[in-house]
Amino acid sequence: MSPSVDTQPTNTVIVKRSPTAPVETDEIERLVRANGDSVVAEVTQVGPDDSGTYLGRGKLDELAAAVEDREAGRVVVDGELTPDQHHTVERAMPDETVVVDRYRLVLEIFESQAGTRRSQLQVELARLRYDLPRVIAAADEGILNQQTEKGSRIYDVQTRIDRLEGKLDELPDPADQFRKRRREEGFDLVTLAGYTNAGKSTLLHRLADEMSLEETATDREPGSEKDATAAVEDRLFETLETTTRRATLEGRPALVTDTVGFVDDLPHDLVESFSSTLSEAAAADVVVLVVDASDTLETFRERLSVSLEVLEAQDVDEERIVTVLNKAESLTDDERRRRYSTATDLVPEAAADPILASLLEGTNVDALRSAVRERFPEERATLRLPNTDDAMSLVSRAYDRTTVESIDYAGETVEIECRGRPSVLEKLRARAEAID
Ligand SMILES: Nc1nc2c(ncn2[C@@H]2O[C@H](COP(=O)(O)OP(=O)(O)OP(=O)(O)O)[C@@H](O)[C@H]2O)c(=O)[nH]1
Ligand SMILES: [Mg+2]
Repeated sequence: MSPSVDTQPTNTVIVKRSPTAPVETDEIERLVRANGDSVVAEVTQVGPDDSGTYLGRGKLDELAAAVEDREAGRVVVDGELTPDQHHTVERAMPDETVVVDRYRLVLEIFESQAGTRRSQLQVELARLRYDLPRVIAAADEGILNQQTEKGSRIYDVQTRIDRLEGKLDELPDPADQFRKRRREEGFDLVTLAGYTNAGKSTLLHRLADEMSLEETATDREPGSEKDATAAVEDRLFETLETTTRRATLEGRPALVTDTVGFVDDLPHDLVESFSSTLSEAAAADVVVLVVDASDTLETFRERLSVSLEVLEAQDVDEERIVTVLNKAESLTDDERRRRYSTATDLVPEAAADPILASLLEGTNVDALRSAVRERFPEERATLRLPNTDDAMSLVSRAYDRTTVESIDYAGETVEIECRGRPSVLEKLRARAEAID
């Protein structure tokens, strides 16, 4: 499972069919590049399905000619091919041409970027689950019964799936332990969610405290070649493992977790396999949903709705959602107004008002910080302590973990008014009582 950075990019021809014009190929191109390959030609088609050959005979010939002409090794179809269609398209291409569909491509990207044992097992599991129905569909019906017996391909795949599920159950989820510990220490947890390329990692860098890089056990090794290229290129899935950084939001110590981006038509099993990234959202105090506002209005609307549905499916409370409409600097005033009103219609009433921002330029990041900060669970407390050296460590703890509104040294006692996480205040109160 070595990353594709070691190998030469493969010349790839993109195929896309769409019922209506125009046929958009930007995203599939980015996916191909994210997989380390280069796009040398595009073959597009506007029109209804041709179920047998996917593209229709004439178009298949055109595709074969493009592959030949550009010396391409791969064909990537932006859609899902049935096993039969896959076979037909591949047979129509020059020898040795590999044909993959969108699902398979996404699986490959995940596979090449999975950095930890856990995520490697997760991707392998997703791939086997994806392959199993195809192996079954491709098997001759007459021998299907035998195929499910020991020693057959179907039996092997199924056995491997069972074994991987068992292994994954046994592996502890490092993110789980991390969360639990941080909560106990009094941090507010923020999760960044949204489509890939929306700007989540850019936001993470904006919010993170400098010099306080706290990373989860699942972080990618720093300084790897992948890291270097990811920084300069407009790549998808730059973030495959979740990454957590410390941030201070108007005085509150928080941990911000970046997550794997959503992609349209992600194989369902893959989403499930990576549900740890979504469960980050469910466990967070606030979820910041980052949406690329520079997409066409239609794509923007569609992606915002899908994202909100995903969060809802994860039982994220509406009040905990803050939506950022990113890349606003690249829009005209009119386009901005439209994105904003579309978003206002879509986001739940209880959620924060959408925030137009440019995370790249840093515009409106303060408004975003406030919106997040407002949603942290909070109570007020008054702590009274004896004015002794012993009590001073508690005072500094209050400064660390809460927003201190006032502190009054009145002779024998110190009185602190503060706001903070209910659990933090509870602990401080208990300690204050213990000093008395
Ligand atoms: N024009 C513009 N580009 C931006 C802005 N914010 C981020 N970008 C660019 O959008 C691209 C994707 O940003 P990332 O922060 O890597 O996106 P992501 O959501 O983390 O993507 P994945 O990790 O792939 O899920 C990068 O090229 C950023 O420089 C912005 O405000 N304006
Ligand atoms: Mg990212």
